[in-house]
Amino acid sequence: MAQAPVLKVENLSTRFKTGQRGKFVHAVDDVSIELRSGEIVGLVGESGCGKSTLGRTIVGLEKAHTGKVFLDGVELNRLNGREARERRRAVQYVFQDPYSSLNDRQTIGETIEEALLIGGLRSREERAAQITKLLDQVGLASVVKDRYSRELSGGQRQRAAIARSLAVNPRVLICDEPVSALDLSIRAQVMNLFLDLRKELDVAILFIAHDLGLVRQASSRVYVMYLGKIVEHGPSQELYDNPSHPYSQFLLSSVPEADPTTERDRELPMLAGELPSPVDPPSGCRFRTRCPLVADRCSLHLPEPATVSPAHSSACIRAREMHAKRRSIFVEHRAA
Ligand SMILES: Nc1ncnc2c1ncn2[C@@H]1O[C@H](COP(=O)(O)OP(=O)(O)OP(=O)(O)O)[C@@H](O)[C@H]1O
Repeated sequence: MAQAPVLKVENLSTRFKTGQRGKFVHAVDDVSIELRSGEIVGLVGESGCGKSTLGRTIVGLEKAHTGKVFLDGVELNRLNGREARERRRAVQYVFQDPYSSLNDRQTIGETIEEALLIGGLRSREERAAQITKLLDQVGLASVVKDRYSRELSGGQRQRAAIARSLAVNPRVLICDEPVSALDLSIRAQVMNLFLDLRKELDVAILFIAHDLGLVRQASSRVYVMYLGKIVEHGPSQELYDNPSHPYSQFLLSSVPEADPTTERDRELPMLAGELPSPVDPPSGCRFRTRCPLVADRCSLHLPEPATVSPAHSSACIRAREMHAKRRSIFVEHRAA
């Protein structure tokens, strides 16, 4: 039997007020995703598509307009007060900029200790031992506990922020571009840390990134987001080898080939135009205003993700038609 998801997000929408009455920024629109223990799942899409808002809504930093978030089958939005705080603590957010989660007036040790106290660890000795263990777990020497975050390198700061998140025994980590601000040489190390943590702690990780390249090696599955919607979802390898949605194809076209001998249509067209406003998103398929395959019916139908192959779904009706012919949709398009 398939493992039950530790985190289940059902038809979640988050919107923000604009200056105009009755107008909203539809940042996340009817999104459903699932994460299982011990898996890293990528969430990719260009800037402004709603990735952070989705992550922030899952942890309760933004209020959902509609939809449900379940942790181990318990609906978080229904809980109040202490129970809600305790449950929500099991879902931790790792920010791109670790300054956001590290208080510069506290040493790293004090910051982690505070989290341990919130988690209910009363004994001072146990807290001290746990701080050393957590620092070790993220690859930091125990002397770091007496340092302030400004005294650490970017990579060390991110490791310290991760140690703080781990202090409350999370079941899920929402990692929002956690390595984007780091030097290239440090990125791989921190990515490896996430891989180790996933295995050691059996934690589920939602890995938010601009591009598919970063999540390629680490994640087992990927969700592709465009203008508030999930447009394609599937196992990483399958999605890389056989992206169905034209937007995923575009994103993939900017990813360097891991294996240069792999054949892929490299002459993909540039993406035309700018990301439309999430205040008045296009009707039907949201990508249609920039899509090289657009047809009249794309403005009429709001495509539901449909199966491309087991566990792989795409919300593009045109790509699905062409996919049936097992040819690259862009090759088809150019030939037309
Ligand atoms: N507090 C807010 N008030 C109004 N609009 C907001 C707010 N937060 C985000 N938005 C808007 O919601 C949309 C989605 O933003 P979000 O930050 O979630 O995108 P993103 O994909 O995470 O982008 P990035 O990769 O640049 O972080 C954007 O149009 C953004 O301007």
